[in-house]
Amino acid sequence: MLRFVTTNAEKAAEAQAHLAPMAVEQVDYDYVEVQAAEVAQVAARGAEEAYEKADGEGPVIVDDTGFSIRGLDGFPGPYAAYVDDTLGIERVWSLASELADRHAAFTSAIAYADGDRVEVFEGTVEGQLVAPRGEGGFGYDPIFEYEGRTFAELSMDEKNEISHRARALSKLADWLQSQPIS
Ligand SMILES: O=P(O)(O)OP(=O)(O)OP(=O)(O)OC[C@H]1O[C@@H](n2cnc3c(O)ncnc32)[C@H](O)[C@@H]1O
Repeated sequence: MLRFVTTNAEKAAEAQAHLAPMAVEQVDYDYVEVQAAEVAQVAARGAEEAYEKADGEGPVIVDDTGFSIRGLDGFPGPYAAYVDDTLGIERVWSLASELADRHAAFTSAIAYADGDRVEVFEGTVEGQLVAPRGEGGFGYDPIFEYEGRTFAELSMDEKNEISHRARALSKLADWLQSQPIS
């Protein structure tokens, strides 16, 4: 069983679907997100704090996700949550709609901590910004188009075949399998 420390139930649901039959339990705790240029650094520090908070109950993972718009020099990057909360994705789209280059990318950094070590696994997916479409997903999904459909137009299983988070989770799963059983 893996404890996923996140305030975001959708992230935990995606991880549960992707890692099944391994059980994933959401621990709803808001660790401090340090200011850093890379999501990997944010996730690594967050996992250390989350592990301590969980008080030795076993390994934890955290996921920090960034969203980078190439025509805006990578904005909002690791500040994606702040920009979503303040501007909102409709206004992010308004900014992006003025751009010639609408390339965008999600990057998830998943950090694992077990008290002895912290390991970070990253996944990225590239696409295009579009006007919001679709009812599924969360966050930036309605304005992120991949091969003709926005992430909000995909089922969770379809998103889990290609997403940044799924790519990071696959690396985590491979690494967990390679570990000696303690
Ligand atoms: O930090 P925790 O508690 O895990 O939850 P959060 O939702 O604040 O997580 P992040 O800081 O990693 O999220 C950054 C922003 O990116 C959004 N986001 C994260 N993963 C996403 C995904 O798969 N699709 C679309 N938007 C996503 C999310 O809604 C936030 O606005």
